[in-house]
Amino acid sequence: MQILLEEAAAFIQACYQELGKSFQALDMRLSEIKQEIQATSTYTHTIEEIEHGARMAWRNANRCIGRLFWNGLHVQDARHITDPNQIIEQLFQHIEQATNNGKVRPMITIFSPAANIRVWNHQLLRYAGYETENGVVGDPASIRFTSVCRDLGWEGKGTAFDILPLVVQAGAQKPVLKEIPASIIKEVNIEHEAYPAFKELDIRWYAVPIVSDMKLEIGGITYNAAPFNGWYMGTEIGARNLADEDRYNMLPKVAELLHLDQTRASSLWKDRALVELNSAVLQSFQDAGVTIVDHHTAAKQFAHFEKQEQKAGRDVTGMWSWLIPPMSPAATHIFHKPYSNSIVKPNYFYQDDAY
Ligand code: HEM
Ligand SMILES: N/C(=N/c1cccc(CO[C@@H]2CCNC2)c1)c1cccs1
Repeated sequence: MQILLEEAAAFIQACYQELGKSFQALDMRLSEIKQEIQATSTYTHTIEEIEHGARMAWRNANRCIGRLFWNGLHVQDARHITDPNQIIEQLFQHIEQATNNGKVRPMITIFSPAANIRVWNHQLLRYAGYETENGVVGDPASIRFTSVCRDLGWEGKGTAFDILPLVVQAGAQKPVLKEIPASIIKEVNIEHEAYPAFKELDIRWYAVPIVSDMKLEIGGITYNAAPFNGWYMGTEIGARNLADEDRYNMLPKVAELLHLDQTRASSLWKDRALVELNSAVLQSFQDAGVTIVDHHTAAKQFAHFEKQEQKAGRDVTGMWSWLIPPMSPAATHIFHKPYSNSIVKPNYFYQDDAY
């Protein structure tokens, strides 16, 4: 109780100061919250508080290079929805509205903190992973969740790019599983203007990353169902999801079609394959009219964010090892400076797996 009151007061003070509210408004709200906590052991955020709180949390996300746009986050208040089927409908709406025909809108949908709702998916859109006798088909990162979906009755087509169903659980009720309608799923075929052979790799990726397994903490209140999306930075797809050996492991196949010498590491065949794969990702998304940012532009935007925060009198916190991009990190300013990884709230945090 005391801790909740302290966390609430700290948040309200910062939030109301940033929103330019009067001292009276602050004072009134603080005593209102104090009474509510004393009466009910918790308190309810206003729309304004939850909207600015979610934006502050993005601004405080130490591992995020995309924070320049923190104050433009679209916030959907879904705290009134507690039925799992209606929650799934709300998640379909999130996918549709965030995708916005390719002009990706950074958005978060916040469900009730009291209804103990969990979205079991890591991201609303993600590919299935199947362990077969001749190796893994699809995304190895999804193997466990895919098998949980199959135990719940889901049957995937068995291809390397099967979009997984949504799984939502409210409290101790049975989880509800539902296939995402194809009409709201946007994907991009990865091709390369200079190498037509890229088409034969038959690779594609989904347009919008929507993280759905983290919790949002604002003023002592924990929202453990609060899916949020931005747009992709190209290296996430081209240098990690499609490149890692324990993901789609595409570098040898890309090197093959580029006729690179894979017998000597010193030929830098992996590096050449990485550059062309990442170039293909960027140009394919751009040609498809889907928002994406290259890691150099993203680093410049982050530099702008750092200056903007300094002007606002706030310290920038960050986690260097995550802020540097996985490709050509030393070609960005981030590599050449230190960041303090202190944790400021509101913020987004990992939580125990729901399954
Ligand atoms: C608008 C475009 C955005 C871009 C380009 C971007 C970029 C990134 C990248 C590249 C990462 C590292 C991910 C990884 O290596 O797996 C990241 C991490 C993160 N981002 Fe952003 N981001 C954006 C928007 C957002 C938004 C809207 C939120 C929340 C409201 C957010 C919150 C976070 C958080 C919490 C992490 C750390 C995730 C973890 O610890 O696993 N980002 N971001
Ligand atoms: N571009 C993005 N990238 C990510 C941001 C946060 C998390 C993730 C996925 O994180 C996984 C766990 C650690 N790496 C992969 C990806 C965004 C997703 C949602 C908002 S922006």
